Amino acid sequence: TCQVHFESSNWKSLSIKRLTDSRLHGSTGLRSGSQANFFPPLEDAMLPSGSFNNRMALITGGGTGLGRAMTATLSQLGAQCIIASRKLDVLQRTAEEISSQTGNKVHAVQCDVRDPQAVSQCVDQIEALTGLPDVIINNAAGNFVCPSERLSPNAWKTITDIVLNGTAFVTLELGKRLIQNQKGASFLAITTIYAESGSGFVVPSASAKAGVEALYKSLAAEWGRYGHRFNIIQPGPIRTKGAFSRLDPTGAFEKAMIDRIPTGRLGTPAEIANLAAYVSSNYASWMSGAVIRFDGGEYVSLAGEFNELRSVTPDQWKLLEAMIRKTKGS
Ligand SMILES: CCCCCCCCCCC/C=C\C=C\C(=O)SCCNC(=O)CCNC(=O)[C@H](O)C(C)(C)COP(=O)(O)OP(=O)(O)OC[C@H]1O[C@@H](n2cnc3c(N)ncnc32)[C@H](O)[C@@H]1OP(=O)(O)O
Ligand SMILES: NC(=O)C1=CN([C@@H]2O[C@H](COP(=O)(O)OP(=O)(O)OC[C@H]3O[C@@H](n4cnc5c(N)ncnc54)[C@H](OP(=O)(O)O)[C@@H]3O)[C@@H](O)[C@H]2O)C=CC1
Repeated sequence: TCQVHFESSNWKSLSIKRLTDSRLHGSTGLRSGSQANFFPPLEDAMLPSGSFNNRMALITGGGTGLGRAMTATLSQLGAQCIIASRKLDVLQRTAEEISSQTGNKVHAVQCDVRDPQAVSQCVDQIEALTGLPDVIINNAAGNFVCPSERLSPNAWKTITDIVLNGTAFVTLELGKRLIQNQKGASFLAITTIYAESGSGFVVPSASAKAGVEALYKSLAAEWGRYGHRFNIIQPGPIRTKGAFSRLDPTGAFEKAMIDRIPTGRLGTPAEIANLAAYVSSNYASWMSGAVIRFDGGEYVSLAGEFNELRSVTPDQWKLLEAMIRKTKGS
C-alpha cells in the first residue's frame, strides 16, 4: 500500500508513493477505474419509439464515430436521416447499414463543409430528397495534436475552416431557408470540454470550438423568433477511430485519461446519441442556448486544484489531519 515518510513535519516532505490501477486504493477497496462498475453505460435508445416519426434529421459527419451513432439512434426512433461529409463511399456504407437495421431511409450526401458553395448545393439536394430538416446536428470536425509552434498557416486554416466556418456555413444556409419557409428546427453543435477552458496542443480546435459555442449561444438568442432552438453538447473522451488516432496515436495517454475521470471510464457513442436525440426531440422544446457537458466528470476533475488528494489514503489522512490540527497561528 502507500508509504508516507515523515522526514519532517513539512507538507513537502510527505512522499506519497502513488498507486497504480492494479493496486488497492488505501482501505476503500476500490481499484483505480473500478468505480466504473457504478456507472454502467446503457446502450438502448432512451426515448419512446416513434419519437422522430415524420421528422428529417441532417447529421454532418454522420458516416463515422459519434455522428454515426447519433444517426443510428435517430433512425431507430423514426427519423429520416441525411448524413453529409466528404467521403461518399463511407457515407453510403453507413446509410445502407443503418437503413437495413431500422427500416427507415438514410440518405448519403457528399459535402465538404469548408466550401460554402458545396454546402449550398448539399442543401439543394436535401430539399429535393426530404425537404428542409427539422433537426440539424453539426458534428463534422477535424483535429490533431500538435505543438502550436509546429502549426503551418494551412494547418490552422484547415481545422478552423472545418469546425467554425463549416458549422457556420451549414447553420446559416439552412437557417436562412428555414426562415424563408417559416419552418422551425432544432440545431445542435457538438463541441468539446476544452472549448470552455482552452487547451494546449489542440489550439486550432479549441479556438474554433469556442467560436462554435459563441455562434450557437448568439443564434439561440436571435432566432428563437423563427422557431429555432440552438444547443451545444461538450463530450468528454469517447473512443472513435477519428479522434483517438489523431489525439493519442500510440495509446500512451489513455490510462492517465481514464484515471482522471471520476466515473472511471470513457463515454460510449450510444450514450451521447441518446443525449443528442433528447436535445433534438420535442421533449426538449424548451431547451435553447444550453451547453451540456457530458464527460463523466473529467472537466471538474481537471479543474480543481486539490483533486490530486484523491490518492491520499485514510491512514495518510489521519497523519495529515494531526499535522494540520497541531498548527497554531499563522
Ligand atoms: C494528454 C493527452 C490525452 C490524449 C487523449 C486522447 C483521446 C482524447 C479524446 C477526447 C477528444 C476531444 C476532442 C476531440 C475533438 C475532435 O474534433 S476529434 C475528431 C477528429 N476527427 C478528424 O479529424 C477527422 C477528419 N480529419 C481529417 O480529415 C484530417 O485529419 C485533417 C488534417 C483535419 C484534414 O484533412 P485534409 O483536408 O486532407 O488536410 P491535409 O491536407 O492533410 O492537411 C492540411 C494541413 O494541415 C497539416 N497537418 C495535417 N496533419 C497534421 C499533423 N498531425 N500535425 C501538423 N500538421 C498537420 C498539413 O501538413 C497541411 O498543412 P500544410 O499544407 O502547411 O502542409
Ligand atoms: N470522440 C471524442 O472523444 C470526442 C469527439 N468530439 C467531437 O465529436 C464529433 C465527432 O467526432 P468523432 O466521431 O470522434 O470523430 P470522427 O473523425 O469519426 O468524425 C468526424 C467526422 O467529420 C467529418 N468531416 C471532417 N472534415 C469534414 C469536412 N471538411 N466536411 C464534411 N465533413 C467532414 C468526417 O467525415 P469525412 O472524412 O467523410 O469528411 C467524420 O465523419 C466532432 O465534432 C468532435 O470534435 C468532441 C469531444 C470528444
